[in-house]
Amino acid sequence: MTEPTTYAYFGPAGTFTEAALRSTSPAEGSVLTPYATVPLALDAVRGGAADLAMVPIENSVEGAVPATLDDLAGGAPLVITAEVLLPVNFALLARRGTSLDDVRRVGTHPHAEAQCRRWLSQTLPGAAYVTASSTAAAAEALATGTAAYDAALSARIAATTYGLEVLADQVGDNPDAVTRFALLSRPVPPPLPTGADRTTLVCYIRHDHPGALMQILEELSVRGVNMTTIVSRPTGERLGHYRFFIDCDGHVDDAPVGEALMGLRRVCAEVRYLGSYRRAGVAPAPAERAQADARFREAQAWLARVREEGAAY
Ligand SMILES: O=C(O)C(=O)C[C@]1(C(=O)O)C=C[C@@H](O)C=C1
Repeated sequence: MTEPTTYAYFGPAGTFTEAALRSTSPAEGSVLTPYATVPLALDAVRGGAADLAMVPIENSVEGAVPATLDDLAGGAPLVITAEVLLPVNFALLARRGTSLDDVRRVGTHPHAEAQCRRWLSQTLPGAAYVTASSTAAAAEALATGTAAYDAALSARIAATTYGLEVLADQVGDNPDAVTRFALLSRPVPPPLPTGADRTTLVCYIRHDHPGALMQILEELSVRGVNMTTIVSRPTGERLGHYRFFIDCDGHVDDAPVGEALMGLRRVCAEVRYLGSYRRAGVAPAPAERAQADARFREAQAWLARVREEGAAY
């Protein structure tokens, strides 16, 4: 009998991250363990306490989740094996008996505050914002009486989890906000290509020089690889030292992506491969993938003939 899968997730119970993990329908018997921070959830996988970890990576309104990117760039390598897109809707929660007029301070995760800023300034103009480690941690602290605020911006489900009341629902400024979550494992071969895949990389150029970023982009563009995201983050070593997080369409087994990776390995001091995995919400286009791959294979065969026979047409 196979062991049940153990999952770490950015918690506590009631985070959007937990909802993202549950949306993947973990098999019966799976163990889901919350961790207070993203690095702790990822370290659980690195150290073997969990097989997989679900963490937020990017939000459609507030952008990248720095805690996730910075952790993935260092430490023992992990790879993304799947991504999940989850619509994020926020509710303002409070202890029973609290009314909107009583709310002076609101606690939540910084990404959540950024997504509800307009609503907050219009509905609770005088209210101060207090940072919490996650939306659910804000709700939990209210329930346990340890919060330095009167209300929490959380997922609605956290009201049930922590026995709180919903003071206002659907308070996000953008009703279509979506967060992208990544499921990470210790390095394993990627899932098979589907024709709708994404590859994630971290590139680092040690010596800044004119055109350094252009060199990275060229490796992708000359091979027709579509970059979908680029985020720069300081390495923390010195002012002006940055690494680039890049998402591109395609799979490491696709010839264009594979060749681009080799090119990047030549021009960058370091390249960390963070996985190839099926893109969420995109229909596979195996025909297009096969066409691009065929052009590369044909060019490879042509070069082999040039080398072997001295001529090829
Ligand atoms: O605090 C949570 O509930 C999370 O899962 C984290 C997080 C994030 O890091 O962006 C996830 C989705 C929302 O955009 C707000 C917060």
